[in-house]
Amino acid sequence: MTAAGGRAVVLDGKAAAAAVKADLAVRVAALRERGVVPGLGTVLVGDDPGSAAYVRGKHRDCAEVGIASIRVELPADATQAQVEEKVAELNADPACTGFIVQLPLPAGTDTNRVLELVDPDKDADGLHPTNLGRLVLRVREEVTSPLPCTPRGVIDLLQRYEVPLDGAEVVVVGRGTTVGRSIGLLLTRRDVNATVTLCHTGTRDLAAHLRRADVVVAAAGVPGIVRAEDVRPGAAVLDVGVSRVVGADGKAVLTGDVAPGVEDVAGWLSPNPGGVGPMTRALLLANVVEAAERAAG
Ligand SMILES: Nc1nc2c(c(=O)[nH]1)N[C@@H](CN(C=O)c1ccc(C(=O)N[C@@H](CCC(=O)O)C(=O)O)cc1)CN2
Repeated sequence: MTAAGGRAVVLDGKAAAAAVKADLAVRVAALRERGVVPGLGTVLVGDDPGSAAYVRGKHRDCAEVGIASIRVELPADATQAQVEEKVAELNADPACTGFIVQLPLPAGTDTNRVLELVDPDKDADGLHPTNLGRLVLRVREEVTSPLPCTPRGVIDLLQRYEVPLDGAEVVVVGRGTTVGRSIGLLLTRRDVNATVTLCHTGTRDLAAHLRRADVVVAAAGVPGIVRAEDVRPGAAVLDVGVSRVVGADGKAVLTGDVAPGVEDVAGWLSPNPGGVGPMTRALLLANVVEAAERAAG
C-alpha cells in the first residue's frame, strides 16, 4: 500500500499490535497445554507516573494473551543493592520466564550494571550486553536471541506495510540505548539490507541528512525535530520520540518528535500515539513467548 492524495498512509501500530498479540495468544495456549506458563516480571523503581503507566500497560497486555504477571516495585530511594537483589530474585524465579527493568532508573542508579545482571536468557528487553553482542555477531543469520522491542517494532511495522527497505537510505535521529543505538544493527542485516545513518545532537546538518532519507526514524525525544520542510516527499517517517510538554490549557501532554505538516509530505507516517508504542509492548510479549518456547525446547 502507498500514499494516496498527498497524505501519508498511516502505519497503524494499534492494529499491527493486535495482530501480533492474536498470534501470541495461540502460541501461549500451546505452551500452556505442554505445562509451560510464560511469565513476565517487571521491576519498577520510583514513582514516575509515565513509567508506572507503561508497566501497567505491559501487564494488561500479558493478561490479554495469557502470560502470567510478576510485579516488583521499589521506592525512588532504593539503593543499587536493593535493585540488584530484585534482579537476582527474578533470575532465580522459575515462574518468571522473562523480565524487564523499567527505564529510566532513578538518578544515581547504575543502569548498565543492573542490565548486566539480568540473566540473558530471561532478558525480555533484549538489552543485556550478551544479547546486544549476539545481534552484532549474527548479522548474517536469523537471530534467535531477544531483540530490543522498539527497533523490532519499527521494522515489523515497515515490513507489514511493505515499505521498501532493500537499499533504502534510513536516517535514525537519536542515539539512546532502547532505540537509536541498536536499530541500525537490525536494519543492516542482510535480510533487510538498508543503509543507515545515525544522527544525534552532534550532527552538523540534520536537515541535510533528513532530506535524502527514504525512511526517517525519529527517536530523539525532541518535540518537532523532524519538520515537514526537511522530509523528502514520499518518505516513510516513524515517530518514536516521547516528550511531556505543557499544553495551552496548562495540562501535561505527550508529544512526539515529528512536527505537524509531515503527514502532507510523507508517504507513510507512524502516528504518536498509536504507532510504534503499541508495537513496543506487543514485541515485548513476543520476546517473553519466544524465551519460553526456547526454554521448553
Ligand atoms: N525497560 C524498558 N524501558 C523503557 C522502554 C523499553 O522498551 N524497555 N521504552 C520506553 C517506554 N515504553 C516501554 O517501556 C513504552 C512507551 C510507550 C508505549 C506506548 O504504547 N505508548 C502509547 C501512548 C501511551 C500514552 O498515551 O500514555 C502509544 O504510543 O500509542 C509503550 C511502551 C522507555 N522505557
